[in-house]
Amino acid sequence: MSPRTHKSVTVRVPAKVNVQLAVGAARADGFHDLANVFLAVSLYDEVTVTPAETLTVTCSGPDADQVPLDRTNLAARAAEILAARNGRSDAVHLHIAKNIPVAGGMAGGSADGAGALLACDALWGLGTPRAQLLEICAELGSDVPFSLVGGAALGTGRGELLTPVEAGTFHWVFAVADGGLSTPAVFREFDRLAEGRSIPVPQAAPALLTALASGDADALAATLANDLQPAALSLRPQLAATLEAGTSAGALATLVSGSGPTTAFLVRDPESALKVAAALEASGTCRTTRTATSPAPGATVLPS
Ligand SMILES: C[C@](O)(CO)[C@H](O)COP(=O)(O)OP(=O)(O)OC[C@H]1O[C@@H](n2ccc(N)nc2=O)[C@H](O)[C@@H]1O
Ligand SMILES: Nc1ncnc2c1ncn2[C@@H]1O[C@H](COP(=O)(O)OP(=O)(O)OP(=O)(O)O)[C@@H](O)[C@H]1O
Repeated sequence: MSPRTHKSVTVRVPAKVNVQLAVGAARADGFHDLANVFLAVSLYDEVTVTPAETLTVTCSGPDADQVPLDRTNLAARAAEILAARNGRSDAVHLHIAKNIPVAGGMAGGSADGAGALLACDALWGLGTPRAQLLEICAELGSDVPFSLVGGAALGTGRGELLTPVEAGTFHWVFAVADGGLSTPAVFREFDRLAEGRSIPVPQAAPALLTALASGDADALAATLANDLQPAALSLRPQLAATLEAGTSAGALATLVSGSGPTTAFLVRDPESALKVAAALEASGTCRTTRTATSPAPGATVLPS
């Protein structure tokens, strides 16, 4: 065996919460223009790539059985696109250590796509310029560029055009629901609920950006907004009880994370996070909880 077959690269990639998700009218291409204020949180998947005879995907973690292991997996697609762009026929084994809820509105699949891209780039020693990596990310999905960059950013267009924004430290609890929600279905429900109404051009709220930069949790709590929340609640009415349980437990603000069904609870400090998480678990309105802080770094190659 050549030494090359022993080489592997692991990349760690964060989940996201959208502190503002302003959604415009449906575009001709089926997407919606957004003003999407992304915040990376300290919940991570790890993607490990190893040279292999054929492209294979494995996954570990509590929700591993819900993750597709074929070529539709965003990590597999990322590896294939990067190889094709560089005229390479290398195959890899991709292992995903999954900690981000699946189909939960926290960009778990996107994280794995960005992670696999960066890992393959490092494994193959390509040194692909950042702008090209971001272009491939946008081809993989609207959330994937943010998974690569992490931190805090405003996403415009369909969410793929990123401008970094300032963010202080915030503490979060996430309530993981039973089962996922399909992102296209939530956008369709948004369209249905918006029928007959004029939809404003989506814009980032200056007060939210100021609150985010200040690290003032009360100010951020007053400005959190997700236009997809009514659609997610319409498809999954039980989420209202989860949000209510978080409010009763003392969360400063509650919101559906992206397209849901994960719900996000902004809390003052790590102690409140533990208290709110315990109350949510005791309420029986969610499957499990996670605590996290923001902002978190984007996709990062781990030392081997
Ligand atoms: C809800 C969010 O997670 C918020 O960050 C994203 O907007 C969704 O991003 P994503 O999962 O990467 O979505 P994509 O894979 O790009 O698109 C999946 C589907 O979601 C819908 N979609 C997505 C993004 C967008 N700006 N408008 C849309 O209408 C479209 O039906 C699209 O076919
Ligand atoms: N690596 C992956 N991990 C999880 N799901 C994946 C992956 N690759 C493809 N998928 C598919 O994508 C679907 C959405 O899963 P994902 O976890 O990305 O949802 P999400 O967090 O709601 O996404 P987003 O917040 O970006 O809208 C899954 O149901 C699954 O079929």
